[in-house]
Amino acid sequence: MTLSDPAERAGRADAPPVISIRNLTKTYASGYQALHAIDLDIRAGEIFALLGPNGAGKTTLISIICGIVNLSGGVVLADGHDVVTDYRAARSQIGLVPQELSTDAFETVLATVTFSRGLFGKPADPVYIEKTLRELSLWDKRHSKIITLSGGMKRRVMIAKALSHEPRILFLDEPTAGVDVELRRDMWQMVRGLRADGVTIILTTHYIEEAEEMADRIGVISQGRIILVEDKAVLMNKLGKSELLLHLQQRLETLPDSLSGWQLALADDGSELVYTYDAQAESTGITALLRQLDALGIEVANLRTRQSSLEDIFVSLVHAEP
Ligand SMILES: Nc1ncnc2c1ncn2[C@@H]1O[C@H](COP(=O)(O)OP(=O)(O)OP(=O)(O)O)[C@@H](O)[C@H]1O
Repeated sequence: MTLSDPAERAGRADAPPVISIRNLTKTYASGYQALHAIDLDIRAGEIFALLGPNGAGKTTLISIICGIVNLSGGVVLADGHDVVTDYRAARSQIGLVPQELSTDAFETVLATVTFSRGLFGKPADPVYIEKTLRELSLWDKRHSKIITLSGGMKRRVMIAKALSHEPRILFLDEPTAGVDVELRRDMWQMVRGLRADGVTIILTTHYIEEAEEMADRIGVISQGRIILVEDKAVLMNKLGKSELLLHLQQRLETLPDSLSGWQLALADDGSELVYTYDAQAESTGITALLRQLDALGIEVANLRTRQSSLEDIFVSLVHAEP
């Protein structure tokens, strides 16, 4: 593989954007402005997680890119095609797995997925459809009517439909809402497999764990504005705090004044000292702190460290919004 190979560059900063959004605004007929001047590039081959509280504008944004909702201002290109003026070409590159399961309950799995492909004007390709159904563990169910499938299987059918026309970009709107842990893990596995095939994946999720597990990059949307876009690893390094939790032999009523220079807080009714430090720093100060506590006669029964999760980071970001 050479460096100029698109697969090699997949998801990297120098990969060309597969979706490019400039100054996008949306005001609904009600007068409500759901999106404010959104600028966002999605890189080819990445898994991008869009996080945001209820009503932040995630579905509106996805629906505009997929051509389901009209934009009010700005430009959106999907694989270089303008989603308004070149709708068909743009849409042919996009697969959408919506939040709601909507499909013909009395059709068979195979017929539904084959029909979906036809809707995009693509010639029949039974080999591709079989491969897709096999990858989604649906091949054995291909002759089953959708109504007879479990919720998890129905969700897989929605994904197979979205992939039926071989899109380069797949949107998953809350892909694992309401599914059990096992299926969630299966779906994560499957999404990773799709990325390995070169599909760019954009998912919205309420499960921070899902973004933490899956995403290459994370975008946070709040009140119709993108407030942050960052590589997941960078985000967790930059904003993630490390804490040292010191369980004390004896409760402390208050912190001694001589400790005021440390980032310390008392917790658990005074029986725990929490020291927040920068894990990236050359010196965390832990040794010096322990020495000082010892000198003050404050005995530590045991200690453990804790790394703040993406969830902590997300909550603090969204709460910091006016
Ligand atoms: N057709 C509509 N007319 C008027 N307002 C709308 C319409 N659709 C959505 N909105 C409003 O736009 C805002 C963004 O909604 P959207 O569904 O995009 O949010 P979301 O981030 O996807 O939320 P959730 O996580 O709950 O799905 C909300 O305040 C919503 O009430």
